Amino acid sequence: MSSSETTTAAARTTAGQGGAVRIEDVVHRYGRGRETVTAVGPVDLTVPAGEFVVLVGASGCGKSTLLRLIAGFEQPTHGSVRVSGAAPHPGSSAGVVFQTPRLFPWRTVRGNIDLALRYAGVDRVRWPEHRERLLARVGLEGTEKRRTWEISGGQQQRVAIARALAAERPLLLLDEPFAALDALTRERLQEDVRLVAAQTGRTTVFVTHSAEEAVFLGSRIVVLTKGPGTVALDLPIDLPRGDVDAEELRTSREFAELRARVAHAVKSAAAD
Ligand SMILES: Nc1ncnc2c1ncn2[C@@H]1O[C@H](COP(=O)(O)OP(=O)(O)OP(=O)(O)O)[C@@H](O)[C@H]1O
Repeated sequence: MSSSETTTAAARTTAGQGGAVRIEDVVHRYGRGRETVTAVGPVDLTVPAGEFVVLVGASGCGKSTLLRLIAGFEQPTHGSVRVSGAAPHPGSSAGVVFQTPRLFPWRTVRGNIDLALRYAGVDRVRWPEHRERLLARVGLEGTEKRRTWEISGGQQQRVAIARALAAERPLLLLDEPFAALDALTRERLQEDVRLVAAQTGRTTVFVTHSAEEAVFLGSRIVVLTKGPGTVALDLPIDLPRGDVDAEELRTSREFAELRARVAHAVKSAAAD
């Protein structure tokens, strides 16, 4: 079987297990009375299982709020959010990766991954096999015994991604996970996340400011208006997925056209 066939088969298998997101008429407000801030809405958005959606928009337009609603960290003020057909439950409906890795600094790489496996309810005898697979998946072989301060920022973020994958939830949520990294590390991690999502078939929602990152990663891009965020543009991205030559993709004319289109939409949505 070719790698793209394997990818598609894996995608189908996991897609069948759920991870679909349904957001119906959602509005979210913070605070009360005169202090109220309407952060999001109204938003309607359906993300079918296996899709990679990137939410893009200017600072403060409500991207993180929307992600927090999907994760179940916040309850919508109005409307409903469903993950795999049920109300999302914080910590168990999705694997989540934040802008900063949020690792346990006194633990080793191995300790951080093992903790995630324990929370995921994986039988202890199977931890080594799971750990090895996860570390290989994010390119961290051989770092098991290192403390988190002994590895780079990019490697720390890889540990955070491995931890989010450990739970084997069909939904993966990432909130600007590469914003603090240098350009080269960022590109490498984008390539890894793109491949991991394709290979595992996980439904993915990724938040970013960057049109370039959005076009590279997404099978669909949703641009939000300035706050309160509503959907300004919902654009399918038909670039090849799976095991592709990233450099070729990034330098293609199609890629450049899509990046320009998304950048323009983000700018107009922020100005309206
Ligand atoms: N806990 C909170 N309490 C009050 N207001 C909040 C809270 N969290 C976010 N907000 C407000 O809600 C709006 C949307 O914030 P949110 O963080 O979702 O936007 P964002 O698009 O992710 O921004 P950024 O790209 O800068 O991270 C902003 O006006 C923000 O100030």
